[in-house]
Amino acid sequence: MASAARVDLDGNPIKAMTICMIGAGGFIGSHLCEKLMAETPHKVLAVDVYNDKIKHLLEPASLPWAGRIQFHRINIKNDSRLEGLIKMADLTINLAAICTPADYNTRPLDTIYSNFIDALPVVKYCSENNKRLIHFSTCEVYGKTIGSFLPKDSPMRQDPAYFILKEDASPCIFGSIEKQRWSYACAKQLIERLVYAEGAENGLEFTIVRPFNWIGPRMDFIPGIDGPSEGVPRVLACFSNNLLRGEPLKLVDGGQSQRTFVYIKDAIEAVLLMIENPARANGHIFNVGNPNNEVTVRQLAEMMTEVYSKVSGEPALEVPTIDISSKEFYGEGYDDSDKRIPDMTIINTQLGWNPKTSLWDLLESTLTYQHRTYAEAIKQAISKPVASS
Ligand SMILES: NC(=O)c1ccc[n+]([C@@H]2O[C@H](COP(=O)([O-])OP(=O)(O)OC[C@H]3O[C@@H](n4cnc5c(N)ncnc54)[C@H](O)[C@@H]3O)[C@@H](O)[C@H]2O)c1
Ligand SMILES: O=c1ccn([C@@H]2O[C@H](COP(=O)(O)OP(=O)(O)O[C@H]3OC[C@@H](O)[C@H](O)[C@H]3O)[C@@H](O)[C@H]2O)c(=O)[nH]1
Repeated sequence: MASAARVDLDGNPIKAMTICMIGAGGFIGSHLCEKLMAETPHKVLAVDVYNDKIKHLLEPASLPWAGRIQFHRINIKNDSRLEGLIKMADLTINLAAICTPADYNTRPLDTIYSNFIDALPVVKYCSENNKRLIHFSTCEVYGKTIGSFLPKDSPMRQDPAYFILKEDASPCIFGSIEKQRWSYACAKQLIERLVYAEGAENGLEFTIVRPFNWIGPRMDFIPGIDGPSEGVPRVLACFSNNLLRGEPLKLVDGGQSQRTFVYIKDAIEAVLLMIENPARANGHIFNVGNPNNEVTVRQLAEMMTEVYSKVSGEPALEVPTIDISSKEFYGEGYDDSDKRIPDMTIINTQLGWNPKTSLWDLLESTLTYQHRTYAEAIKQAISKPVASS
């Protein structure tokens, strides 16, 4: 519960604030709302087009935080109420975005509009009304590593200087324009540059967050259960869906790409530190990830198979994975980040934050949640007789 004696990293008392959270009904937003309700006295004006993932925080009215969270069903593309909410708040957090890779090359216009054009008024209202902004960008702004352009057998590939991603030093390296996968990264990069320029020229107080594959409960959807049957969510939900249905996990282009995964609950701690320590967070871009949790996608699939078997009590499949080409899985124009290891110096120095949870542990709690939430519904969906034509 909220305690009166909460202090920031410099020992100053933290004043209760009002936060306008755009995209509050999504994966990250739902965890952030939960944390703010359970552990702080802050108020949240939760803006989204959906609220299924935060319903448990909105009802019933007897919840201990009732009155501190208000849901506003608003599409920020076209709703004049947005500026009023930003004006009412001390801080705006913008999470709204199309952020599933399957959309980047197949719906590039929607992706660019969502990540750049729709975010413009948010930046403008914050700047004009002297309101602080925490904007969610992505680790995808780094694109590919410098090392990926070196010959395969070059010893320099082992040198961290060629692959560690550093906020104030690494370049942003994307593929050609036909590789529409980069529509998202490019739109996010441009909105970062705009936010940064508003800070430099007009004094906007901002923080930019670059999440490195945050995963956990409530991420995306399970196709055919709480999302479209043909939909393609991010890898955690794709692999969860395969495991729940007892089918092999699909490895795009052999599953050679590498990722670092961080537990959503660790990452939310970092965001709370940014919210409550403006003097340390303003003007900074922060990588938020777990450099110790690096795996290839193939290793992730193998680990998830093992963990799922443990938490569900079901035997692992004899052939747990199959290879699929990116063209077949995502369509024309897909490309990939080869490797993503965050440099942690800036977040460490400014906020003293470090991730705690190992990949095994975070998969264990997440797959326990997936099994409890979906296994029965999947069983019913599979056993339903197909309608005769
Ligand atoms: N989860 C990650 O690992 C990760 C990694 C990198 C970047 N990010 C960034 O973090 C942010 C949040 O990601 P997430 O994983 O919670 O995604 P999410 O899709 O679960 O959440 C985004 C939310 O924004 C809402 N939204 C989108 N467009 C809107 C609009 N026009 N008006 C109102 N609401 C709208 C959606 O309904 C959704 O609830 C995004 O900006 C994303 O690019 C996330
Ligand atoms: O079923 C699948 C799904 C995905 N994959 C692969 O798994 C890797 C990770 O895929 P994800 O769906 O998590 O997406 P990515 O890590 O590429 O990008 C994500 O990270 C940064 C965020 O901004 C976005 O949420 C998203 O762009 C990719 O190499 C992808 O090709 C599979 O091999 N099989």
